[in-house]
Amino acid sequence: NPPSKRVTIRGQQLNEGYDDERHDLIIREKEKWENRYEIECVLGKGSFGQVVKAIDLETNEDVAIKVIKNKPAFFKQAKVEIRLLELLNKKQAEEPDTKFHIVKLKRHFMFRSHLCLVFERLSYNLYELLRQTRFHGVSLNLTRKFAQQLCTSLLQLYREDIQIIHCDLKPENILLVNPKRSEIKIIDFGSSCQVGEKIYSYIQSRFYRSPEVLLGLPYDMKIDMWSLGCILVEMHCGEPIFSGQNEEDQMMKIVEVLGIPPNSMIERSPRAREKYFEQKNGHWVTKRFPNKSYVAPGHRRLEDILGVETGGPGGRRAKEAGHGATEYRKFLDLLKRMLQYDPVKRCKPFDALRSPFFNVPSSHTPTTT
Ligand SMILES: CCC(=O)Nc1cccc(C(=O)c2sc(Nc3ccc(N4CCN(C)CC4)cc3)nc2N)c1
Repeated sequence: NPPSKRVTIRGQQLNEGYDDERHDLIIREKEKWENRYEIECVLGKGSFGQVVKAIDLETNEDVAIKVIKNKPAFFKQAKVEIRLLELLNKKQAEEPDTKFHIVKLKRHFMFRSHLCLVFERLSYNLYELLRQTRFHGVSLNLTRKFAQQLCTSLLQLYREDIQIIHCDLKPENILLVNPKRSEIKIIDFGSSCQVGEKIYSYIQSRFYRSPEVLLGLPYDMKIDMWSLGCILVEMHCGEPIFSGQNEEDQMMKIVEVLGIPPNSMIERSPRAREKYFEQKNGHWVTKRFPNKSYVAPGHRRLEDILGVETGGPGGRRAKEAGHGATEYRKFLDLLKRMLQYDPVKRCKPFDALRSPFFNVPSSHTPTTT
């Protein structure tokens, strides 16, 4: 690195000057790594490190390289991600006709003390797609196509021989394969785990965090189905259905729509009484939150959020083909089964895929955003 790029902390160079003060590798465009990857630019940054755009000169493929921070904790978590992705890629290779809708990890290598994961390069993510709609949401037809692919992906993760919980499903972790098509793939298994080796209780991005995780109760793959329900409402309405500013606000926003959680969940949750609920005349009510105004539990109805009888979200889809009350009622029915408080009652991917929402004769579903 030229002196200008070198970072020294108290006179010490970080990783011989290759790293910046956040333990990220300093990326220099046009550099060639391992005499194989031509680096173009940084596509994104995250807590894990950064993702760079590159070309694999050996195979002439466009790749995205996830460059993990030069820190043990991130290295360790990335090893988990590699193990899970290699399991999924192996199953995909054995079953070419099964749709997994999961990003392909091509290989990994160490470079200047950074673990690097080489992925097939995908296009932009669903949050960026929402931004392109000025957060008005995409059509019900496109939402249906995303829903079907994501339920199919969860079906594979649920399998006895896979049993992976993603733990961080959100629009940013779902990427279009091609900017002009509706095919999507799930990325970022950096927070994932397999059933039985659950080590964290503080998981999932807040807006998509399941009630059982908010309540500190045992969790399983069903937490991804909750996140999927939240994602599908957001893809069609344009904004998150439950946008809590903190965990208490998150729970209260869920209560506005779904009412008070089942007694069995509250009574098994130590966190419930200290953070969210209290007893009043023998039943559970929400704690008072000063200078906060919430509608009464269950009084923010999902049918109104979707605009089932009122022309879709914000009335913006009135009279639009494929957006009648009949289609909306099928969407609403599926969402109500995904957004069940009790994980035991929440629908499984197998059942979700049999929802009437998915059997629309394909000739009637032109895709627009
Ligand atoms: C920007 C967020 C992001 O993509 N994070 C991320 C983190 C770790 C790995 C990956 C990942 O596996 C990717 S990222 C990718 N392609 C990609 C393509 C385009 C973009 N950009 C599109 C233009 N935007 C203004 C910035 C993001 C970002 C990523 N393909 C794969 N396979 C993505």
